[in-house]
Amino acid sequence: MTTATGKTAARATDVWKVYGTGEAQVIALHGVTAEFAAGQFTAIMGPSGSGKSTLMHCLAGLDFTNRGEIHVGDTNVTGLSDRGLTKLRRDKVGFIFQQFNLLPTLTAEENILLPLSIGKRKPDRAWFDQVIDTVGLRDRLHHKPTELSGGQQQRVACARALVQRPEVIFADEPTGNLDSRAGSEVLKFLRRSVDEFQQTIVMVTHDPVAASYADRVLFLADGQVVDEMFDPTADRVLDELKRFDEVVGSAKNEGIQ
Ligand SMILES: Nc1ncnc2c1ncn2[C@@H]1O[C@H](COP(=O)(O)OP(=O)(O)OP(=O)(O)O)[C@@H](O)[C@H]1O
Repeated sequence: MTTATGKTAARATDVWKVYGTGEAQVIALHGVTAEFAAGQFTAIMGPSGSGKSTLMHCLAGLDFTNRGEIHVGDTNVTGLSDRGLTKLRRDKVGFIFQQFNLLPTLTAEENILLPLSIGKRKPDRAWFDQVIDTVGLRDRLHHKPTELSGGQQQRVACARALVQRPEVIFADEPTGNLDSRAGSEVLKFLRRSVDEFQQTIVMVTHDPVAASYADRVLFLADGQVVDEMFDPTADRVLDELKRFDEVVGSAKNEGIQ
């Protein structure tokens, strides 16, 4: 995989994930193998129920796999104890969720510094300042989440993820709750953090425009990686998604006949 560093920030090797048993059993991931190069921005796309969130949760150590291996940097996530997983989530990965997930009683600054305080790590003030200026939050640092717009709250969540310099930032529909202007601000910030700070980002999205900010799009269908696209544009991503719909549609029709 081509990157400035040539390193892999995260990888899934033949990962299987099964939910439930018997008739209720769902195979959410069918032997997924995927690499996420360091310093690259990858979008994961695919139809609803194709396993995007499951893959991301397994990669981030938020969910267990049934088979296969996950690595984040040099760490084999699959072999970690609960304590090891907590440490991984605290020290090596950053999260951005659709619902922002900020603590309402804390100010923007306190929210941003929370992962560092939990890990008893001192903030690098110069880096903190750089992150704050990049997301444009300098005059909002002492506001509580309820005093901020959705876009500003999501920028706080982005800064919180970035300030700890994680190996990978996982973003689950980060623009899903934002209007297009606030969404594009967040996406531009994510793009800058890759271009200027060599951050690795893995983002699940349904939105072809959001995916066009990535370097690569990984397409999932029925729990499997079915395609990838480099240097995506929104139009090319949309065409690819339409093609999937046609393939899935005709497969279903054949099943009926
Ligand atoms: N906790 C769970 N228990 C049982 N089944 C689950 C659970 N989580 C996910 N699934 C099932 O696993 C499959 C993959 O779900 P997943 O949420 O990963 O898909 P997705 O591509 O992220 O979907 P969406 O785009 O709708 O968010 C789906 O069939 C889903 O119903």
